[in-house]
Amino acid sequence: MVDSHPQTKQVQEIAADYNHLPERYIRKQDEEYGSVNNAGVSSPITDDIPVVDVSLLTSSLSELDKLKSAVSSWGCFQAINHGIESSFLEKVREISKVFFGLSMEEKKKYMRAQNDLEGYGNDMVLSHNQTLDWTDRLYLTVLPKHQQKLQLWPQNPSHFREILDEYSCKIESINKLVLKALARSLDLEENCFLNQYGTNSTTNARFNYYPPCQWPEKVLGVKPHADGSAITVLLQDKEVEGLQILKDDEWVGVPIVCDALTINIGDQLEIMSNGVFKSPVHRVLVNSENERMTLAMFCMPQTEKDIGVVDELVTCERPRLYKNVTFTTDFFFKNYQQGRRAIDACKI
Ligand SMILES: O=C(O)CCC(=O)C(=O)O
Ligand SMILES: [Fe+2]
Repeated sequence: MVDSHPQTKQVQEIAADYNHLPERYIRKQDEEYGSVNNAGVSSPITDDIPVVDVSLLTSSLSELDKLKSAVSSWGCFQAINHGIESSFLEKVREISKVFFGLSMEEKKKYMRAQNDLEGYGNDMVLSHNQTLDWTDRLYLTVLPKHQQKLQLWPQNPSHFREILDEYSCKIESINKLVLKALARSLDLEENCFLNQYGTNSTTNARFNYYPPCQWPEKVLGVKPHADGSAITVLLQDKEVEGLQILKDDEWVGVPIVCDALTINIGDQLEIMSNGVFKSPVHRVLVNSENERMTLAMFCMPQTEKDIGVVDELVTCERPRLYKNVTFTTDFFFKNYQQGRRAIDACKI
């Protein structure tokens, strides 16, 4: 991965002191998806995204069915009763808020290296004409523990590491529970997806910070993309909306559901499920008044080994749609920064 055009300023700095919007952040029409009528700064927030009670997935067939239909049509659902206390979610939001609220000098101690994704910083620049996302991030590998780069983990607030470690364990349990339920929902052996994770599965945390922008219609918090994970567990901002999902060629806003985690399928599970589960294209809008903070946890198989379609899901009516592939972060981001979907490169 080559970051030959590093950005010297963080979006937070640009947002705090600007008279004009730097060209690099202005959206380009050819990078848009969906119908053009719907390309604006807001979209209807839908109540249709299914709300799934995770605590019922082992006992209720109708809840399991709801999960299956949610991820087969929307590629996402709002998970409630997931086992993480509301007070703990609050602590997770708090460490993010404190970190992004630190002085720039303090935050830059955790700056990512020019050619590395991990650490604090803004969009990785891979080409001259790449449109930049209106967001600063703190991106950290949280699992497996021996791959943590602790020098990039903030020491302020002092309990940042402890909270993030605890949150990662809880997310890991939700990941296992959901992947088992998804397998059962297709009448498959419950470990068939998890087995592909291998012994060294990875979870990455991405703290997203979207400063307000005076020209919200001209920029995107995150360009349209699908995630490279197996599943992504998103802790949304408590008050500020912005996430949209592309459904039937229209952008629809994802609502904030109190204490829910928004879970979406990523490309790797779309591949493993032979396209039965959908990895949805999504994007983030920003607004002129409020900052927005979210935390995405990307749960995925180890990257040293191929993943592929579960054999039982290949039938005469549904031939194998994807090649086996080693889905590395490099592979994913190269496609992303060129406005392409990584999964398209995996199609047979
Ligand atoms: O901040 C959000 O609402 C979504 C972020 C996202 O899609 C991502 O980090 O991949
Ligand atoms: Fe995403």
